[in-house]
Amino acid sequence: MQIYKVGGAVRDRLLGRPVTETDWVVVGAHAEELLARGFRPVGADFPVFLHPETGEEYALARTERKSGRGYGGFVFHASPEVTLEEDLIRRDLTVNAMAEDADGRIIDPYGGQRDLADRLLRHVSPAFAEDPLRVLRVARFAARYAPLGFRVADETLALMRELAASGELAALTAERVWKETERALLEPRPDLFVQVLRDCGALRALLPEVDALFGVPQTASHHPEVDSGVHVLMVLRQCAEHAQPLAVRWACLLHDLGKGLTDPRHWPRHIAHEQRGLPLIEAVNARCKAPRECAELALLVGEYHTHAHRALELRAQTLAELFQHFDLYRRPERFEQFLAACEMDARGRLGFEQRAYPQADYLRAAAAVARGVAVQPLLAQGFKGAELGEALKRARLAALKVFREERRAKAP
Ligand SMILES: Nc1ccn([C@@H]2O[C@H](COP(=O)(O)OP(=O)(O)OP(=O)(O)O)[C@@H](O)[C@H]2O)c(=O)n1
Ligand SMILES: [Mg+2]
Repeated sequence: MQIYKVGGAVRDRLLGRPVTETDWVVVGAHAEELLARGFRPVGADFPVFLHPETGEEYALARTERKSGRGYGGFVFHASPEVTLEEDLIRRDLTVNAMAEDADGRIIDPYGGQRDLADRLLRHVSPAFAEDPLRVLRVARFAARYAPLGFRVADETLALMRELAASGELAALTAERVWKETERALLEPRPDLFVQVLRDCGALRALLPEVDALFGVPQTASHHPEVDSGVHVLMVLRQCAEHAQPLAVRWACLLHDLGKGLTDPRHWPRHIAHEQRGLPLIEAVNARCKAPRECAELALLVGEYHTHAHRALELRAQTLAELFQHFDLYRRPERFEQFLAACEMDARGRLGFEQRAYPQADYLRAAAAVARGVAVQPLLAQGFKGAELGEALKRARLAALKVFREERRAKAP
């Protein structure tokens, strides 16, 4: 049997990027031979094995035919007769369809090195269509490699458009879609993930609520970029610039969904879009099976981002309620993530990227004041149970009133 390094490890080494995981392909072997050498199968009908020591993936060279819709609808044909070239041609992109032998020699039958040099994400063959998840993979690779100058080849985008139009994307499982989305959002250009999906019509199938934001105008004084969809892309870009974690990026992607529901007669204003968006955010969270941390933050940012922007005008009572609603006293880190998302929202506007966001520091200071109210004196006064809770609320409100008066006195 012959064993070759394949896929991302070859691509990233040629690009001079760090290689985090290595995939291997095994040519000229039966499954039994790998099992005899101690390899562990990853699944019953899947010709992929884990190395007994490294745990890396070794796949038998295979051709793949589609038998039905969706994942699990695959039939694999793996046999010792399948050649390396036959295996490589059914892979997604030319830059992913190169192999490297034990001597470091590159086997590149489909022009992967040329496309690396040309900075092109190009499909290898019509077999690309065997797995619709590849539409998301290409968008994710665009989000990752755009800073190196990569773009999606026109003919690949056309094929992606056909796949999206065929309705095949609907058959993808939520888990596979989430995995790609999560990774893509954490790449250096998460905005391009959304942009590429939109360019090929996949955004309408996967996230119609986000797709609906494009073409919806906002007030130019607050949003010089005008278009609500463009604004979301700019906010995602800010998230990457500021190295925000996944939950913040997810919340930013969904924060303005309500704007897609505004009656066009009311454009460019979007009164109460925060509330209108909540059922949509809820629906996207559920459909995508977003993890709880992401789902919760998206709802909070959706409902309260305008509160944050208006922080300096909020009454003490409103601040107290906001903190209560955020469960600030037990979850201070979630409030920090909320502030981060709101700051990205404020900066993700044309020409506002460098603008300060004093609202965040103001709310941080107010939160510190509310959190600083001590329970001890109230206990000493004999408060217990529900009464203690009420007394604590009153004490926090009083402290926030003082904070607010002091800030207003100092304001220019
Ligand atoms: N839907 C898929 C998934 C994977 N592959 C092939 O399997 C390889 C390994 O897959 P994976 O590890 O998922 O992707 P990588 O290209 O290694 O990229 P990453 O850096 O994201 O791991 C890919 O390079 C590609 O050749 C494919 O053709 N189609
Ligand atoms: Mg890989």
